[in-house]
Parts: sequence; C-alpha cells; structure tokens
Amino acid sequence: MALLKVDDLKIHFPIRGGILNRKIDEVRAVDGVSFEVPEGETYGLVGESGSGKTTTGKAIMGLNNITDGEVYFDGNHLNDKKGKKVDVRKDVQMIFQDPYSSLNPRKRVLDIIAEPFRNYEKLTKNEEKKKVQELLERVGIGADSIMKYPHEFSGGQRQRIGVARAIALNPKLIIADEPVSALDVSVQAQVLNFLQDIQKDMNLTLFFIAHDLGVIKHMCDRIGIMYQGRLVEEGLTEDIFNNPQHIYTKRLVAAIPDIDPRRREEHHKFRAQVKEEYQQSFYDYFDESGLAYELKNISDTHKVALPERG
Ligand SMILES: Nc1ncnc2c1ncn2[C@@H]1O[C@H](COP(=O)(O)OP(=O)(O)OP(=O)(O)O)[C@@H](O)[C@H]1O
Repeated sequence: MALLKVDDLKIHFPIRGGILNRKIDEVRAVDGVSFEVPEGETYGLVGESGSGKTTTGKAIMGLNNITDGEVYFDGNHLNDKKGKKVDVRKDVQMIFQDPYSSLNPRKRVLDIIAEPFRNYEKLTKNEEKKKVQELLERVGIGADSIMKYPHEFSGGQRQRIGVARAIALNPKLIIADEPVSALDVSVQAQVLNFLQDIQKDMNLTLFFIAHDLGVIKHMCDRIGIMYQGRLVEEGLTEDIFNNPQHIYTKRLVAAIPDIDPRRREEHHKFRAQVKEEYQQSFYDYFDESGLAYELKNISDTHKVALPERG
C-alpha cells in the first residue's frame, strides 16, 4: 500500500479586490494532481517556479486549505471534513531550501534539534542532550557542536542540522523542498548522498521537490512533471528520462547538459528533434489543452524566441 496517496488535489487561492475586497478571481496553484508514493521510495516533483510544487508539499503537511480532492497518509484520510482530524505532525517532517534562514540564528544547535521532540517526549536534560548528540553524530556533525550557533556552520552542515531536526521524531515521510538548491554545487552531491544514506538507514519515504532534473534523476524512483498546477507526465524516473512523452518534459530532458561523452551525439540529436517538435506542436498543444498559458512568461523563462504561429 502507498504511504502517501494524493487524489485529484486542487488548491485554489482567491484573488481579492475592489473596495469590498470581494473574490474577483483565483490562482489555481494546484489543479487536479494525483500520485502515489510507496513506503521507502523517493518521489520527485519537478517543474519551474510557480508550477505548484511547494503548495502540493504544504497540503501534505496540512499547511494549506485543500479546495478539492483527497490526501491519504498511511491509510488515513487527512482532509476528511466529517471524519476525525488526523495529526501527522510527528510522522511528516519537512526540510527546507535555505539552510541559512531556516535555522533560528539565536538558538543553539541543542535547542534547534530538541525543539520538535520536546512536545512529544518528556526527557531529562541529560537524556535530551544525549539524544541530540546521537542525532548530530548520525548526520556527520561532531557531538561536540551541541552548544554552537547556526552561523558557525557551513551551508552543507546547516542542512545536515536541518535533517537532524527532521529525523528527531522518527518520521515516516520527509518532504524536502529544494534541499540543495541554495548550496554550492560542490556540496550538493554530498548532501544528496547523505540524504539517501539516512533514507536507507531509517526506511524513510522522501517527497522531493526540485526544479533541477539532474538532482531529481539522481534521487528519485518516480517523478511527476508539474506545469501550471497540473502533472503533465508521471512515471518511473528511468522511463521518463529514456522516453519522455510530453513536449514540456522533452524540453526539460533536452535541456540537461549531458556530460557522458558516449551519449553526447545521441543527446544532441534528441535536442534537435525536440526543438523541431516544439516548434510544430507549440500552438496546437498550448491553445487546445486549456492550460492557462502566458506566452511571454515561457519565452522569458526558457530564453527562447516564440515560434511563428502556423
Ligand atoms: N498563499 C497564497 N496565496 C495566493 N497565491 C499563492 C499562495 N501560495 C502560492 N500561491 C501561488 O500559487 C502558485 C504556485 O506556487 P508554488 O510556490 O506552489 O510554486 P512552486 O512550483 O513551488 O514554485 P517555487 O519553486 O518558486 O517555490 C504561484 O502562482 C504562487 O504565486
């Protein structure tokens, strides 16, 4: 059974205006998204800025009001209006994009990491200290760092402290929202590998949000490609990379710089094909699919000239 099941999730935010502050329109941040994540696997949600990835992640954490659709976690219906409220705060933890702003600069590592479990476990001061030291060791930071402040650590180390805090309650699912995009490229791979080790060790399920397909390829068993609040394609990572179906996915895959010299020629061919297909299908697809779509926006984002209308 899937640990996480999201079924036709919709999250619309009202846009208010006028002197009466009435709802005049809405942003369809998430507009009918479905996927399942089996226990112990990593699911990647990829898409450009504003496509609805974070809004989906927050809905799983219970941090967003759901307009329509269902979220099930570990067999529990999380947004059943008539049913009993299910509290997933202990089982679902989040790690954030920016390790510089997500740790309180005025708190010591001891308090940062102990904070989540202080609400759940009544430990003595000594037991608490021991537990934090064990967690620090586990994430590869010396136990003697316990009295330090966040500014005394590098970005990669801070992200490890964020992970120590996230795993302190033995969660089942971790939502990682762009966990390495604020880090130097040189430390990104280290942090990703470390996350995978922790995942294996603890049989964690990971929900991984990123805009970088290279990162997603490295980490995920399955991926969903999100575009303007919808999943345009969804499946096993390998299948999506080897045989992308949707023109938007093809463009993302074609944009990955391929550093394997044996595949360079193949990749160049694929790029040329995608370019042609994109030109041909551009208006067909975007006009008829009903996706709200701003021409200027995509040409700016992808730094491409728009094709002539045929
Ligand atoms: N509380 C809110 N009220 C109104 N609109 C919102 C709210 N939260 C998000 N949105 C809008 O919903 C859309 C999706 O945002 P979201 O943050 O989920 O995208 P994203 O794919 O995670 O992008 P990024 O990578 O930039 O974080 C955006 O247009 C955003 O402006």
